[in-house]
Amino acid sequence: MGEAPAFFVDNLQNGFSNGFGLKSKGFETFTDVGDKTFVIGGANSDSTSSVGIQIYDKSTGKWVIPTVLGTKPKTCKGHSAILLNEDRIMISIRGSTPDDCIWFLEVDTEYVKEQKKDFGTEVVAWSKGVTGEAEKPVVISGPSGVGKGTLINMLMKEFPSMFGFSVSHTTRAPRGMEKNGVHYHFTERNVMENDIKHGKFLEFASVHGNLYGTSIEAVEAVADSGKRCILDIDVQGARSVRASYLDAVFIFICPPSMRELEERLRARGTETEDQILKRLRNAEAEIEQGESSGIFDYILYNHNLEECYENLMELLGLGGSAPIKQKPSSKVIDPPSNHSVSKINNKMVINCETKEVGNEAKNLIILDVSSLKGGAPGRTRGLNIHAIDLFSDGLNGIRELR
Ligand SMILES: Nc1nc2c(ncn2[C@@H]2O[C@H](COP(=O)(O)OP(=O)(O)O)[C@@H](O)[C@H]2O)c(=O)[nH]1
Ligand SMILES: Nc1ncnc2c1ncn2[C@@H]1O[C@H](COP(=O)(O)OP(=O)(O)O)[C@@H](O)[C@H]1O
Repeated sequence: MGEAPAFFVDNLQNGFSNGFGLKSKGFETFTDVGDKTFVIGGANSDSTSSVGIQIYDKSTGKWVIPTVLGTKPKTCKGHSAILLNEDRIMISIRGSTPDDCIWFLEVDTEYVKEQKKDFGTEVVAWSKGVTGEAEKPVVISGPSGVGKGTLINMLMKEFPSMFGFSVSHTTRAPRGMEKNGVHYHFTERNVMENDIKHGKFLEFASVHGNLYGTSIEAVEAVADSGKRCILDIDVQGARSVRASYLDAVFIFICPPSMRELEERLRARGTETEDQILKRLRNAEAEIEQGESSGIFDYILYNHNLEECYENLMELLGLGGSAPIKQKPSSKVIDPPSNHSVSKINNKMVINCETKEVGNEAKNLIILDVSSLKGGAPGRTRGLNIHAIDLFSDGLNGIRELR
């Protein structure tokens, strides 16, 4: 297969074909949105970091380096870019892995507009495109020792293909059996604070003297695996998630009494006396807020564990015979190095040509973007993808990818 051309140019307008003063390292695309030209790739990226972004403001004649938010695609061997709905640029990455090839750079969405106000700079935000939709995440809160972890473990054990746990970050030290990356991402405070500053967290809170937080990536990764995400977070965190973009179900677990709560905490034997007392002091305020704040959709009393678990399953639609969940296909597209993108109404057509001796095949990938959901700071979901194989003798067949 021949070498891909150095870069593709979309919407290139007068005066930009040369003399735009950009030091090129190749692989740039140029996309006009109003008075601005978004230059993606090349000059602003070094070979190890992510794809760079620069903006040329035609009204001032100046270049601007924007604040870039969201999880970015890795450096790639080239990409194609096309403007979508005047507020985001769809990027297809050449020679990428199947689940990593469609990305959106949001340049004027509501989220970006809000962030521009906060940062006082130009802002763009990356969002990875994925097929299918995610089920509503489940937020579980309750005082320390009430049984949240126990209930979540039971659920995950019984329905391993249905639920996935959002692995939080924390600055607290691991307990004996806890594994980094499984129970928590155990993190240094300064690292976590820096990531919070850069918008990587859905929520965070100081709980019992330590910093805890849910990264956007933690929740999205569970949804990507086709599972329903479960978050075990405190009441402050639940309040933040309520106020965020994430549409979730909120459940508060209540102990039968403070005395019983204390007994459970002591019997668990994972905290020092000081830590137990601190948790018990915090528990009173948490229970008060859990019962009255309006954050929670449901309150479950964990008196008898089996009964509480039954009730939890009922709430999650798993009462009686649980539905068999089919894992959605994670198949996405895999455009080859030399592809081009064009737009027809709500459909993006990715044209992938393969030229082999005696066989010239044309493969069109159609991306229906009419039902997109979500977006930065999380994933852009709801991509609908079809592939059409056209051979030299005409239409050969249509493959449904999902
Ligand atoms: N806001 C927030 N709270 C969290 C997060 N992860 C855990 N927590 C809460 O932090 C508190 C302490 O958790 P942990 O140290 O595991 O102790 P435990 O609740 O006694 O098992 C609990 O109320 C958790 O729900 C998070 O990502 N965000
Ligand atoms: N309904 C219950 N009755 C008695 N003990 C319970 C019950 N639910 C949980 N426990 C126990 O209480 C302790 C605290 O539960 P855990 O799940 O660690 O709480 P949390 O995650 O809310 O801090 C554990 O030892 C657990 O086995």
